[in-house]
Amino acid sequence: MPDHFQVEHQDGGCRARTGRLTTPHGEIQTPIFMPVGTNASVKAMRPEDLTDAGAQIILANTYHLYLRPGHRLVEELGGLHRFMSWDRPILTDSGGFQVYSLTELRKITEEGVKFRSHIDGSMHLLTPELSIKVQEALGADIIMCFDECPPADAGREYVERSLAMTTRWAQRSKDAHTRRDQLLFGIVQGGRFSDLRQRSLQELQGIGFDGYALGGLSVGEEKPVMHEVMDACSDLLPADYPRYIMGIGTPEDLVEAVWRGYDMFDCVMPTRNARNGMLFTSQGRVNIKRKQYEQDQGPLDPACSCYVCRNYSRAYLRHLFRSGEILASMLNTHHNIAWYLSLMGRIREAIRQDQFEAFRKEFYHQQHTTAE
Ligand SMILES: Nc1nc2c(CCNCC3CCCC3)c3[nH]c(NCCc4ccccc4)nc3cc2c(=O)[nH]1
Repeated sequence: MPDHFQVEHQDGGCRARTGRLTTPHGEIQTPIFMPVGTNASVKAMRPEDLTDAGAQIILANTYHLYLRPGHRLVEELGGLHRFMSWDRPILTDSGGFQVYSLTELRKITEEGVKFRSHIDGSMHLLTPELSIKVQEALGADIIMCFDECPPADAGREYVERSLAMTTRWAQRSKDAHTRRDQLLFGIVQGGRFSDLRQRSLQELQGIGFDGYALGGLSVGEEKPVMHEVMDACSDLLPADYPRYIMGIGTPEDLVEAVWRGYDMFDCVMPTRNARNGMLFTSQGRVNIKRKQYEQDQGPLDPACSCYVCRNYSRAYLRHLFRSGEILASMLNTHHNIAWYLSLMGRIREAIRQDQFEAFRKEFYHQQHTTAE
């Protein structure tokens, strides 16, 4: 059992479990959802709103912060926690995925990824060594290996070659990691091929990491494919280490992943959807711009105890959104994050009561019998 992670309770009826992850900036209760703060900010939320909404850890991004304002500047100013006045844990992604998804001009070589900045067009080379150096300069509590996420439709041949390079990059990431107080997680690749996933996992365990993430998912593959990969890896991932699935997901995805034994999740969905007026509630999704809410004096979600549901009507939230008020993004984001985090709290409680199987059935039913 590693000293930074303890499984606290294993649900008696399924693979779901609760755990405690210890980092330099504090402890994290798992399963946990991690709000995404790409440019050192969870868009439209202040740190005190985040803690008020129950956030234990947030994500930031190597790619964005390396390009702007630069990791050396953040380091000189005291690191990311001081820079953004967030004193709880931070996890940084290694940047490879963002280069792939954000830049047109990019070239992947053994050395690393050459790309043109989406900000000012300058050329850069991101390598495993530089990625680790940036994450160490930012001072994150959990950092990620530099990996390659193959396209969802990549053939077996490509995925096999890509996975071998991701393993070599993982070794280089670990060799470049000097700050032992930070936790370093490996990222399992291998596409939709269970045997390649197993190979990736075995190779990463041979190198040895503080936690293991599933990469290469939620990139457009069919749901059954995603679930199949989750199932295949769930039995192979070391049970006493944290398991993180990157980019997951919808509330249903979270419940399904917890049921399969995963612990940590991140997704831009609650924050991005909020800014588009798509709000999550106990009765399913509410598209707040719809006319049907024009005179609705009720709270967004009667079952939610967040600041927004205690103080505002759906009619008001609809008005703010249609008027393009900045407050619309603030209130919608606050609710979606609070709702996601309260869902994770209810999940942890159900696991502790050995009731997660029942919770999963009831949750699916509630989300899909909306009177919408
Ligand atoms: N290193 C790495 N990162 C991945 C990520 C980024 C995770 N969020 C990082 C945060 C750090 C800050 C920015 C993000 C992924 N995100 C997704 N899907 C998101 C899908 C999605 C996109 C938009 C809306 C909803 C879902 N798949 C991912 C796969 C990988 C991967 O293999 N390797």
